[in-house]
Amino acid sequence: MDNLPGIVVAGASGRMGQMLVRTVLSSGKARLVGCLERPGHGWIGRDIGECLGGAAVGVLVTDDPLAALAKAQALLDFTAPAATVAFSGLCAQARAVHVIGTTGLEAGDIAAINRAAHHAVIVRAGNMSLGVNLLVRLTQKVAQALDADWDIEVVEAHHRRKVDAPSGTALMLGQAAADGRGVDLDAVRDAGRDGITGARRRGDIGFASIRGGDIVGEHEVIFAADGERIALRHVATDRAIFARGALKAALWGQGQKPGAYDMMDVLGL
Ligand SMILES: NC(=O)C1=CN([C@@H]2O[C@H](COP(=O)(O)OP(=O)(O)OC[C@H]3O[C@@H](n4cnc5c(N)ncnc54)[C@H](O)[C@@H]3O)[C@@H](O)[C@H]2O)C=CC1
Ligand SMILES: O=C(O)C1=N[C@H](C(=O)O)C[C@H](O)C1
Repeated sequence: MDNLPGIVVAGASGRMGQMLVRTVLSSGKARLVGCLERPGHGWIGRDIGECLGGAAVGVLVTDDPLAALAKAQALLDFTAPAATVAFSGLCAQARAVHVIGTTGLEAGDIAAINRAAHHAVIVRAGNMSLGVNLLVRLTQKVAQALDADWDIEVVEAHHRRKVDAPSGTALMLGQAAADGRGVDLDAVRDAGRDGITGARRRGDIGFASIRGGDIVGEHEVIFAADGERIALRHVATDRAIFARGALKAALWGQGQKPGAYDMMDVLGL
């Protein structure tokens, strides 16, 4: 047991954080050695097992990332952009694999993370599930086969507490469609239609976001032409799929060379 990789979970009280803690504890493939929360959080100093309503597991929640990472081989990080950028530098210092699920990252954040990847293995993906990563590949293939007579729209739905839009997954799907078509996504991206928008521009890739209730995550890529329509769809019903993917990435990252990787690398897709 002692030679299993030691894992720290950041944002341990969050929707994903709690799922990650449970996944690591029950995996038999890794040890939970640390849990991080933001300074001032009510769980700091408490045992994570008790915070989750069970027995103590001997891991106290802390707001000191460097101390937690000192005894870890990987950090699972589904938090917020500013925290994730800071953690990437600390993982580089600690030589820990940094698995990033956080979405809503801006270009500057990604540049900072990629700099940290010169010194650490960083696996980053807007969606860590096998199903979505397969859908990304299918989207690229379908987009490659069809010309711009086929309008591409990406529709996503999430719970009412999600703070970023379009979702990280929707952007992965849009990027795959743009790659398949051989175009620059930034030049054809059309998100947030409202009011007199004018007719749809040929070749645009559209995005639409639904927010409500406790929806875990639903994504559809629609290819719409005159007289016919293709729809590729993924529905997540359990956050465990993301947590399993994140743990797989942390284990895969052990022994890899420093660099920026994604779930396609981990899953071999
Ligand atoms: N890539 C993927 O497969 C998935 C990505 N996500 C993304 O993960 C992120 C988190 O999602 P949720 O768990 O739903 O959000 P959440 O709001 O429930 O959890 C975020 C947690 O991070 C903590 N946090 C913020 N700053 C921190 C800091 N400096 N140090 C330590 N902890 C800090 C918060 O206190 C909170 O507990 C979002 O960006 C979401 O889009 C969510 C599900 C799957
Ligand atoms: O915030 C979420 O919940 C999710 N976020 C990711 C995204 O932005 O695509 C992945 C998943 O859909 C759940």
